[in-house]
Amino acid sequence: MNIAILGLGTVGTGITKIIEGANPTAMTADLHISHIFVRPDRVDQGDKLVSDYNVILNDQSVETVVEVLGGIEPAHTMITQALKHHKNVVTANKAVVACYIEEFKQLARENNVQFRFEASVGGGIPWIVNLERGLRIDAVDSVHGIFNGTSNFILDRMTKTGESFESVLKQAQDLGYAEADPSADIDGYDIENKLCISVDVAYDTLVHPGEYLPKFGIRTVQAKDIEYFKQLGLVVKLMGRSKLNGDHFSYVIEPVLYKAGEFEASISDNFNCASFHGASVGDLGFIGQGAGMMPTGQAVVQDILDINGQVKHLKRTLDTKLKLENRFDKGNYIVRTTSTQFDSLTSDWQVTSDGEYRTVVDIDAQSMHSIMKKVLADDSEAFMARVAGGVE
Ligand SMILES: NC(=O)C1=CN([C@@H]2O[C@H](COP(=O)(O)OP(=O)(O)OC[C@H]3O[C@@H](n4cnc5c(N)ncnc54)[C@H](OP(=O)(O)O)[C@@H]3O)[C@@H](O)[C@H]2O)C=CC1
Ligand SMILES: N[C@@H](CC=O)C(=O)O
Repeated sequence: MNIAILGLGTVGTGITKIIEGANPTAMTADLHISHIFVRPDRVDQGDKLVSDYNVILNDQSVETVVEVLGGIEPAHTMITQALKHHKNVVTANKAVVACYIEEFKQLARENNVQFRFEASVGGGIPWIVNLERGLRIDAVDSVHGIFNGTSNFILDRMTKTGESFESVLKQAQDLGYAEADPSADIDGYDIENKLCISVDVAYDTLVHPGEYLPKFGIRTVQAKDIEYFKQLGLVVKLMGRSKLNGDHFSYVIEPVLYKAGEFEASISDNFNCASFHGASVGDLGFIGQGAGMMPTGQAVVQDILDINGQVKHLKRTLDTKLKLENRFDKGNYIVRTTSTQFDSLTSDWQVTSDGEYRTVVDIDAQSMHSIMKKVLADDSEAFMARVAGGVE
């Protein structure tokens, strides 16, 4: 199979290393990278490098286009053009998949080709493929997990070594884990894209990323917070979770505190864990490196091999109408803030204090997130984390 790769950064390089590496398997030996799309100033760095996309589109021998440029444009246009030119598309780009999954799937159907996006959620974890496998038998009514390698790396290092947020973020960037704009990793936007894609597949619906979806990241976490949680025997993780209940679904991205030694608390480095619940399988979870050149490159190549082996995606119509409802998702939240508004904003709930930390008891996620939006306007350093195991 002839393949064109769009983008030769971290993931693009991982894909070429696997396909062109010294140890091909019987299956990867069948794959051939014929073109790599790069910026014009790089074309003279290798004989496969091109900067004119028409060369790829008009080459009938190119069967599959792999998009690993990142971002929305030109990725969106280039993917649609490839599909319209009857080429399969594989992408690791969750930002563009979360926004345009419906259009891409539709174009793939119309042009009798495949659109695959395994690496867009969970990096190296075979998540989409196993979620779809589960869905062959079970209705899935929840998805949750650690869906961002950079934030997990940051929190894990801060917990284990006491290093500063800035120093560990820099390390995550140097290791190729972070997005081009790392605020996507630390503010929850990257998880938002991944949870949207997971929910789309799991509930056969369409949830678009946007400000209406509650997310609270780890931008404001400080070493003293990690230390305080440690004293309580807790470990903080940035989580995404969604639950389906009839025609409603919950959807929340926020830091969550787990007891040290608990499953989620033990997920280290750049690892992710992604889980779903199905009626007959029960809880099923997957762990692996959620970011990085080789794990992610591997997930992309798995998609290419599935196309080459004519393994099809599960059919999804994405047309189930669901309403977002976070009022039933209740728990206790620990908050650090100097906001003078905090007491009045939380007056409807029981609040306990411990030094500079307050715990808001049995509050729903929707109310807590809207309170924190107001608190942040007053105190931009405020941090909150939910204590795992609340009332739902
Ligand atoms: N890194 C990871 O661990 C993971 C990444 N992903 C996703 O994979 C995608 C790629 O990520 P990653 O490889 O890390 O990103 P990089 O920034 O390392 O690589 C992207 C490459 O594409 C090039 N590029 C971007 N826009 C253009 C353009 N218009 N024309 C030509 N070249 C362009 C960039 O060039 P330049 O540097 O000049 O801008 C860069 O070489 C992203 O969508 C990311 O979210 C998914 C899972 C894990
Ligand atoms: N920046 C992302 C890369 C993989 O999706 C992450 O850290 O998880």
